[in-house]
Amino acid sequence: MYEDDGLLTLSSQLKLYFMRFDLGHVKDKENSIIRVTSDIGPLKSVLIHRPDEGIEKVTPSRAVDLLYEDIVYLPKMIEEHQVFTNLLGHFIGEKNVHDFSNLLSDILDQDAIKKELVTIVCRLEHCDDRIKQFLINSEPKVLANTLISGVYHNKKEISIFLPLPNLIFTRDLGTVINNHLLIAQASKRARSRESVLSYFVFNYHPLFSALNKSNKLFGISDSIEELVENNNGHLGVFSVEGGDVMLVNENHLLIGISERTSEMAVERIIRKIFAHKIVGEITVVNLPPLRFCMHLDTVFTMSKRNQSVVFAPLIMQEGKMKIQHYSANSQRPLVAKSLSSILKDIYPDWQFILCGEGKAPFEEREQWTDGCNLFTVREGVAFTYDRNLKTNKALQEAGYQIFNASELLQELRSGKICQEDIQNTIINLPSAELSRARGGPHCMTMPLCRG
Ligand SMILES: NC(=[NH2+])NCCC[C@H](N)C(=O)O
Repeated sequence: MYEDDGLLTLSSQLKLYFMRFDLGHVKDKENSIIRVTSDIGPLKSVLIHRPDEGIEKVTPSRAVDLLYEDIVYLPKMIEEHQVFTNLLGHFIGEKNVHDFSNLLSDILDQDAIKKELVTIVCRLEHCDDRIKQFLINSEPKVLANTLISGVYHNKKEISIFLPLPNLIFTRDLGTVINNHLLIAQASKRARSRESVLSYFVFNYHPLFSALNKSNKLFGISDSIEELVENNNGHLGVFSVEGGDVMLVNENHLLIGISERTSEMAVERIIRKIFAHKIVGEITVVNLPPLRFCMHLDTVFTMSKRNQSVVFAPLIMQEGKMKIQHYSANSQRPLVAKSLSSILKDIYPDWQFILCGEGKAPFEEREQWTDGCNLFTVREGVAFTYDRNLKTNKALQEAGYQIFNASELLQELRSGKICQEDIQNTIINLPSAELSRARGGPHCMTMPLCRG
């Protein structure tokens, strides 16, 4: 039924260079297992990004363009994020919590990649040759920091680009769907450079080399040139962000058409997914193109195979959003009344926990501060924000014990609790500053492997 578009192809010249270089200190990461079969399977490795100094460059007048609601107190945000990553380290081992900036600096060790990446970023950001040369001559770590924070540090500090304050939301960079990786393409100018950087990391970092060798990386663009072309002048026409792509189980994918993910992109993605038999069932959810629900994961995430936390006005009510269900072996999509009815078809006992207990004004307030945005480390063990009191109460009523993240960290450190014994638990992260960036625990993580 669908033409085979072929998956993303590498520039053969670069691939050659890549093969010839010694991968040195990152050799151990080569051919790592990248495989995710659902949004709740036991986490084995994850991509995150610690808040960086670029976040301090967000000013009130620029905040909206940079997709922030407010300016943020960075030291506190770093502290909150650190509690999260420390706990992730306890669950899966520190070496399996990968920071994007380290992966970027690893690939910049290769001169050919560095040159190509800087050339493309300079084209995107309209930099002159002098700056381009200056960047090419800088050290990989310094360059990675500049490409992310926008600031070059040596003896003095020079601002070269706008910052990428949303890179902490690594979820949006891509989605591992079974043994394939869908590379995202951001819809907003503030995140375009993120798409270029992550394209390079996924294509050239040894961590992803097994996927690359077996041609299992794909995106809506078939080359970096097309991706840049889409970023320059066609923003949002062809775009997909990872927060809109969610694997319910090995065979069933949810995709949101939203403020960030376009209908044209989704059509292309469905074609590619079915052509390559990545999953057999895809449900497309048409979200209103509004800021409060910019991605599907702002109104729906899973905590167990048959349980989710939802923003009821969109997920539970019939006829609120257009829902189309595609099967690999049928010509036309079926139309469903609601997302909840589709989920009940999978598990009739699907349980919906309501954000803000489904009560005004809390459900609207807590949805805004990512009450629906849980990150599950294994079935029934998930991170939430501490500030969403009513949602936490609803989770408690559903049978969860609630833990304060910093206290749990201490108990794990002292050996009083062993992570393997943690079951049916919600871990409340400190969130005063993190939530101002308008993303929660789900947004701050891109799972690379779930068992
Ligand atoms: N998957 C998500 N919900 N990501 C949240 C991203 C928030 C970020 N400030 C943005 O607007 O892009």
